[in-house]
Amino acid sequence: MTSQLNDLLKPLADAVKECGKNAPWCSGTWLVSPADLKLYFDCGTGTRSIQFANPATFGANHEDVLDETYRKAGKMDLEHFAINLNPERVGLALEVKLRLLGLDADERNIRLEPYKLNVYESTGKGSFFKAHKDTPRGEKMFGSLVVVLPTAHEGGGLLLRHDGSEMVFDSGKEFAVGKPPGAIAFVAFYSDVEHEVQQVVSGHRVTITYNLYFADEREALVSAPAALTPAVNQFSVSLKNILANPEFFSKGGLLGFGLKHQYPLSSDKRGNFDLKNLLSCLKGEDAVILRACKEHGLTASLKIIYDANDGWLVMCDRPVVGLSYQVDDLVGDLANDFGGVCIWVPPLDAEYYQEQAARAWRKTVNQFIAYGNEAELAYLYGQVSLIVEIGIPGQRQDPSTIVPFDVTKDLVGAYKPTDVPNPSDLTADENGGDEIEDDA
Ligand SMILES: O=C(O)CCC(=O)C(=O)O
Ligand SMILES: [Fe+2]
Repeated sequence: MTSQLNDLLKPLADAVKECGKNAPWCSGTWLVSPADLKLYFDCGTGTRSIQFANPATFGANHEDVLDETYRKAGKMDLEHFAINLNPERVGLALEVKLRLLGLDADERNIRLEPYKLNVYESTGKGSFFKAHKDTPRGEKMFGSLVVVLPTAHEGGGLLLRHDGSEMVFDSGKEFAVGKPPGAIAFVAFYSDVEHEVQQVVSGHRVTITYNLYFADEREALVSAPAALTPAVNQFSVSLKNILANPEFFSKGGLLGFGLKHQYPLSSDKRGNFDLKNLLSCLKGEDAVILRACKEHGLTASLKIIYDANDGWLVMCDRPVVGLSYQVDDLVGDLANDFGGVCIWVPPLDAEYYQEQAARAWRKTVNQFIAYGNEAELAYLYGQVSLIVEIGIPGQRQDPSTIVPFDVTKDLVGAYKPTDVPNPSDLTADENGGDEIEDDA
């Protein structure tokens, strides 16, 4: 990126960083009625129940019940248990929405689905849950809520990690400080947060996990307006300023923001992926950027940026599937068969490229195909970018004149024409320029 453009983009990049300070998790304790803490569960041929009211008394009264029921299993699926607790009714769902989505909570409705009951005990080696990420059940699932029921325990801290930061929530300590009967502990986090449960060294740790989904208006159970945070405002104002600057993209161009979160993506029956659906599922600062762009009338879409090796970057509208053969010219194939547009040519290669000189890329492209079979859910890693069009929508830029940016590493980059485009390269796209014209 040129330094002048860098200078122009700096406030925007700073504002994005500010938005990113919102943690991808939240935790605390929540007071509910002791009646909410009655748990029913299948046991042999019948159903039994436990009242979780007071952490201190739980172990003594119920150890045997838990032992015989859970010692082997450690977890129970939804069809085998039920609890009176309703996170929506007691306000916990709203709390989680406001604190986790924070930046754009007011625009979102969420839905919770109970998922699993986990029991960790201290006998033997002590139970734990090794580091993992929860498998998203569909594109709308954005996170998990763990409710820790009030039972005395030591150890069993829930360790969370994301993007270099880490935190531990020690529910045992929370209960040890004498919470009133009916206090539960909770932790909620985005699906791309890695988490693990440390070994329980005394007592029992009992949790119920919930899947968190973005919901549309009709299914919404939780919704409330929240004030815009300063970070969100800062980004929107920086964007407005940069757009008002006549030196910025006077001939139009594209801005790219590398996504900060991972998202599950499902394919249709034919194995094709559509990035469009993901736009409504963005989280955290990704969602803030999209929202600000819309506010300022910009067209934004998700593109996937392939590092076609040797530093060539090719931008495609959709993940490329079905390329499992050896190709000679990956950049060419991406451009010709998948509508890819080359957005960065390494300086050493630029000369050849301009002369249309063929360069052989003999690469096995399997490694670029992160996505498998029909209906398979896969995570996208940092390669997907939110691309925002400035100026003429759908305008095809001359790839040899672009200003480079590295969307796979930098959060903000720019794709900028330095010449007046050739009219024959312009695409008439009245729908906001989601398409990028194929190389003819
Ligand atoms: O019990 C917990 O704290 C976490 C459980 C968990 O991570 C899971 O069930 O996937
Ligand atoms: Fe988990």
